[in-house]
Amino acid sequence: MQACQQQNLWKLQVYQGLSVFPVNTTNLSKCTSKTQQIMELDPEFREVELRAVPTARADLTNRVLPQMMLGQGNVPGSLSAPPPPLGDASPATPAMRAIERFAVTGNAVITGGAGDLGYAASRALLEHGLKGLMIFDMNAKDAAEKVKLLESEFPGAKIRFTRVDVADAEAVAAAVAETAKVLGSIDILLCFAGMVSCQHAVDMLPNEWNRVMNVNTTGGFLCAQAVARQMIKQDTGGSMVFVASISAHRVNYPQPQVSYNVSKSGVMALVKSLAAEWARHGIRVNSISPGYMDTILNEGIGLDNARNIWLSRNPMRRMGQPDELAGAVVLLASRAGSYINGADILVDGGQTLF
Ligand SMILES: NC(=O)c1ccc[n+]([C@@H]2O[C@H](COP(=O)([O-])OP(=O)(O)OC[C@H]3O[C@@H](n4cnc5c(N)ncnc54)[C@H](O)[C@@H]3O)[C@@H](O)[C@H]2O)c1
Ligand SMILES: OC[C@@H](O)C(O)[C@H](O)CO
Repeated sequence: MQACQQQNLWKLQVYQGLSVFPVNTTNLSKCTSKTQQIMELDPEFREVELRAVPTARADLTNRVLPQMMLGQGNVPGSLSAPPPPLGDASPATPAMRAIERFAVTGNAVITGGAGDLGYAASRALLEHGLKGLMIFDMNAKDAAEKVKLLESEFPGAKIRFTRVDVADAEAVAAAVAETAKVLGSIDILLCFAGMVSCQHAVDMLPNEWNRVMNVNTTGGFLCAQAVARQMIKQDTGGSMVFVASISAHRVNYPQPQVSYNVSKSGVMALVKSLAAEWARHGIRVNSISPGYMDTILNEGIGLDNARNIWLSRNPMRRMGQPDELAGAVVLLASRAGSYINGADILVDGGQTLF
């Protein structure tokens, strides 16, 4: 770390053969934390950016802002993996083009794949050609059952499960590395793992608030970061789909659920930020916002009153079925979505119209 030996120096650094952006090395104490930050990164990761970590308010004015890099629009397939858009010179018949447009290629990680919506999305990707699937979930029992069902329906695909808490950064990194080894590559990430919390805001305890944020928002980020590093290493690009919610768009009624609403709004902001940063790697990042779906999250007689209120405000007067998210998932994971980046698709039967 040459930079640590000089004061107030901006220069391009090379760390173990990796290209590193210019860094402000204002003083030695800051260099220590920078060094640690670098050492913790995956040594195979190709680009690392050193950030000045201000230790005092006055240091804020010594920063140089890191700058985002955008894609190269002239590169075929830029912003569009996987796979690249159908060119003019492809396939023979209209029927083949229709199939190719929505074909899903490669392998996927689906977090929360043991759950109702994650399972329906897993099936949809496999129906459209997915070769390998790794489910990340905490619920080993349900996951084992779902893997068995999927294996019997899709005997040609490699389908596996890893028990992992998406809020645990180390576990996520290890699970992603293992997945890349087992499946050979990771081309698609669906982040469905999530939890609800219906609570009056005045009663919310800090640890309950933190758990919802950690699972729904931070967990999604940790999975996306680990998978993006893998996709960048592969140099294949990829598609990431997060599950946000109607709760990211407006406040639900009648149930109070402030932590959930904030966590899902965070997911939408996360998606836009990652879509902007990672397009240059051919990674598209989008979200789907389901309305009230017929899953375990909305079951039970204690929810009868709420369900009636939800239905009274829904133009279609019904809940969504888990498979009704499939179209949006396949669209975003296939070449049909090759120019969709940083978007959110509402799938709510019109719930948010009123
Ligand atoms: N059901 C709805 O009406 C609805 C509406 C909008 C958004 N969503 C969102 O869709 C996603 C899936 O919901 P669902 O209805 O299928 O619920 P679900 O409970 O059936 O599925 C959630 C899955 O996530 C897993 N999970 C929870 N915490 C985890 C963790 N820390 N690490 C790994 N896995 C974890 C659970 O074990 C479960 O299998 C959630 O993010 C939810 O917030 C659901
Ligand atoms: O149980 C309530 C939740 O399902 C939530 O309101 C729903 O996920 C809509 O975002």
